[in-house]
Amino acid sequence: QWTGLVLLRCYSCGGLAGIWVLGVLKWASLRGFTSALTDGKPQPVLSRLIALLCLLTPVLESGRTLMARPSEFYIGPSPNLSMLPLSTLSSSLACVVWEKGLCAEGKMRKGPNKVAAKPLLMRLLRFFKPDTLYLVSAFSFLILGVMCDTFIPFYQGKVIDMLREQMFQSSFYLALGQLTLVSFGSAMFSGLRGGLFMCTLARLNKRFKHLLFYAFLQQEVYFFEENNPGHLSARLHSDVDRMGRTVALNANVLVRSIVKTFLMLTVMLNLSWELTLLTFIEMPLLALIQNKYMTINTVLKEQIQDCHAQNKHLAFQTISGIHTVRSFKGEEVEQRRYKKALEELCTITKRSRLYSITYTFIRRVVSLGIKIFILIQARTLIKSGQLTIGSLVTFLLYQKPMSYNLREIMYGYGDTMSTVGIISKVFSYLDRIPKIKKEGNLAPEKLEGRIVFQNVTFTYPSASADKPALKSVSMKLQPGKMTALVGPNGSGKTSCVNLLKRLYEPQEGQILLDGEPLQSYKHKYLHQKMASVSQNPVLFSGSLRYNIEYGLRDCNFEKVKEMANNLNAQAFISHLEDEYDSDVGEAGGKLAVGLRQWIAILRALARDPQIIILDEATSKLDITAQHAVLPEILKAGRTVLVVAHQLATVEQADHIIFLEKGEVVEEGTHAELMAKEGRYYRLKEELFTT
Ligand SMILES: Nc1ncnc2c1ncn2[C@@H]1O[C@H](COP(=O)(O)OP(=O)(O)OP(=O)(O)O)[C@@H](O)[C@H]1O
Repeated sequence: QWTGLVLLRCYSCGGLAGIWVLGVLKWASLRGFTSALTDGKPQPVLSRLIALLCLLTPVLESGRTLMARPSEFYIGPSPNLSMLPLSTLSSSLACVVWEKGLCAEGKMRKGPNKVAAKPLLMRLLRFFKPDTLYLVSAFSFLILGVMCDTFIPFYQGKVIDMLREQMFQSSFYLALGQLTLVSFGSAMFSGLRGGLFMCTLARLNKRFKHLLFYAFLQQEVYFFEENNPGHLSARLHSDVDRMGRTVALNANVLVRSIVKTFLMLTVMLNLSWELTLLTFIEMPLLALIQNKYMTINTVLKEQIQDCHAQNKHLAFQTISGIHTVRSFKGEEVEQRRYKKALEELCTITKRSRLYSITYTFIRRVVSLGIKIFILIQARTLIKSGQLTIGSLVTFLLYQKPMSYNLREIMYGYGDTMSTVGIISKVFSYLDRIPKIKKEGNLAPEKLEGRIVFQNVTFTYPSASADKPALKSVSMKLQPGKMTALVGPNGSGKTSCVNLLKRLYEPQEGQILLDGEPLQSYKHKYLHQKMASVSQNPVLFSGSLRYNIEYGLRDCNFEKVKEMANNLNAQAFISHLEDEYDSDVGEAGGKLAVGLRQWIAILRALARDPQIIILDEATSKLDITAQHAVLPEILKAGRTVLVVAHQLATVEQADHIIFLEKGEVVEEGTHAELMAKEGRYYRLKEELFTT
């Protein structure tokens, strides 16, 4: 209607007010019409389109009236035929961009991810609290830097105009001085801002990694069986780094870009509102493309991250097990496996790059198209004297960073959203409550070491419920006595030890220590009073001394040396170049397996425990050494539990418990069991290596 009236040159239509009245009337009639057609329930998308179609023109004309310079005389809406298709086209385009691109994406992402994003990000921001001072300073420098940045093109344009207009020298030098000052300010404040942000980030990463590492260490053993070490290590390092970097840098970029956009917009609108409007056409188009790209990129990024973690795990597994790999000639298989994993990573990375190239290409074409429109429009404005060449140069100097700013804002938002998955994963580890009963408060000064298993039934968390490792096991371990657990492979010996060490919890029954349930004792106390040595003890790289003293605050090393003498280990240790200060190598690799067992036994005895668990701990020692070890261990009325595979060890035990398929089948001394001629007697040849 409006276009019709204007085209008919009907100036008496009421000017701006008339256009608004016509717009509203048109909107009301179309609304009524669509309502009638859809039984009073028009689709929201239709309502939005009608509003846009009818009200775009009045809004545009109001904007033009407001933006008109006081010097210009606004003659009201100018009759222009191109307005008719242009108005319909731009309304429809805006509607499509909004409904199909931005809004649709929003709806799509309004799943659990989007709903959870805000509280997650807020929680992460709260972790920055100790760095408030750093952040306030960084953001202050950021705003100062941005202000200086914004005025650089303005003064550049001013200087260019003065070059042409042969102005007074003093004004020229003043403008030049101002340009130097803002350039200097921009460089200085940007440097300070960057440095402070990096400092804050490093501090946050340190705190976060420490917390996450602590959370990992609190988890029960099953957690580490469920999550492979490569993944956990990747979460601890790359994910925490990425999380902090994304949020901190994007917050920095977002604030910088928003402040800059606001300041630039003011200057640009002042220079030419027509050209500014053209610049803004670029934004929804770029937002649409960017949104599509970010959705695809988020998925690909996650896949790449997982592939990296898997490759790391594969390489680590092969390198750390190189002895096995070499002895089974597994190099080729491992190489093939690693190559396959690398190829998978390469394929995903290639796909990601392809999307990136396409996205960059489309983005550049759109930007170029808009630039051409700007130049065409600028030519008309310069011809009509509404714009100077200096102003055009200034505008163009602003236009590029302006598009860049808008892109940065959208990218920062998208990138932060794509990290939400990682943030939630890291927080889920931090919040995970270990599935192990809470420790108790008991820490009696004197512990006898009486252990009773009462109808203990236990199934490993990863095993199915109908395959228990222990079925109603009841047994007693006495202080001052050595009890040996004997049985075929998979009969449940190690499972008994694992429960005693509280690595797992039984589902039924309980384990009593001096009449009290095991979980009522303090965790630290329990592991001071109970030491275990396994067949292949894990040593940490460092010296012998470091390994023996591991976890002890006040270790009497003279006593350790005396024990080493009693155990006949001193002779072995004296052979080493630096004796107790010799390096044991990665995982004790520089030591013979027998010597590793010596060190592990010394490490256990240095704690002066009341209960000792030996899981074939002396298997690599010679017979004389084995005979020296057991009396030393049994000293001070200790309770000793041995998982035995050697006849020599079993013969020294005071009591033997024979397990089969998770059940106690027979018990007694070696002589008693032999005399009984039961399962133990019949399986003796298979059970023991002599
Ligand atoms: N981490 C685990 N997850 C699931 N099942 C397990 C796990 N460890 C052991 N099992 C199962 O529990 C049962 C008992 O195993 P356990 O290691 O206690 O036997 P064992 O008598 O010590 O055997 P071996 O003499 O070979 O060391 C077996 O069936 C075994 O497969």
